[in-house]
Amino acid sequence: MSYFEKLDPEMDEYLENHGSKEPEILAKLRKETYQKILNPHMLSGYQQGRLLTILSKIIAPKNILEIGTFTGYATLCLAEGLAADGKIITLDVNEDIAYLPQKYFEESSYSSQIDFKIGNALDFVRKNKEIFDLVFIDADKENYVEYFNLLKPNIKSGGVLLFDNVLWYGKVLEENPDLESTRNIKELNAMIANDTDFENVILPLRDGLSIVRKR
Ligand SMILES: C[S@@+](CC[C@H](N)C(=O)[O-])C[C@H]1O[C@@H](n2cnc3c(N)ncnc32)[C@H](O)[C@@H]1O
Repeated sequence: MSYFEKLDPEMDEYLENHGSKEPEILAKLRKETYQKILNPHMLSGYQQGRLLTILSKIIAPKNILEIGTFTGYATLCLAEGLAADGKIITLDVNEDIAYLPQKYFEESSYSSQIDFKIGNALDFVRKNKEIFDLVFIDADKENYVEYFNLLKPNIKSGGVLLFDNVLWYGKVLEENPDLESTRNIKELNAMIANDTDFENVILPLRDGLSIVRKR
């Protein structure tokens, strides 16, 4: 859900009408997600999706990693920017809904470039030796710090990490948070801001998107 969708639906509509059109396949996928899947708002949606596409097109990555496929909306947005010989690995632990992204990946023009793996992303990242030029992390918030620490050496210089939900619905302002997820996101945000190997900015888009570039 976009920030303005709740705050000012009219402005939200204006934003959607004055940005590039969402490809038809994504509109279809968004609709089917809202019809059939629990917690459909987890999907990136129009604004964040178009931002992911533009960033991906600027970077023109050869190797993308996405942690948290859900129904594949962001995967297809990121895939739009892939280099001709590029690929995207996308991981999700939930096999019950895997049929849906699978169907849309096959229908898309990126089917041969998408490697959809079912399983725990932490296990994958712990064993991974590949170098990525773009990583989108949008899954278990309790493990964001571990994802960052594990992936740091596997990001190309000039490569970009994107962390979603880094404002955690405002909970990052709590001084002594009860939730482990809040504590982890707060630790991550502080770590990134103080890490001289990276530069970053947090966009207040939806629930906060941290754009983190390796120097
Ligand atoms: C917010 S949704 C992802 C939304 C998607 N990136 C998009 O923009 O449309 C989070 C997903 O992360 C998955 N997930 C949570 N913990 C995970 C883990 N440890 N490994 C892999 N996937 C995980 C959940 O099953 C869920 O589908």
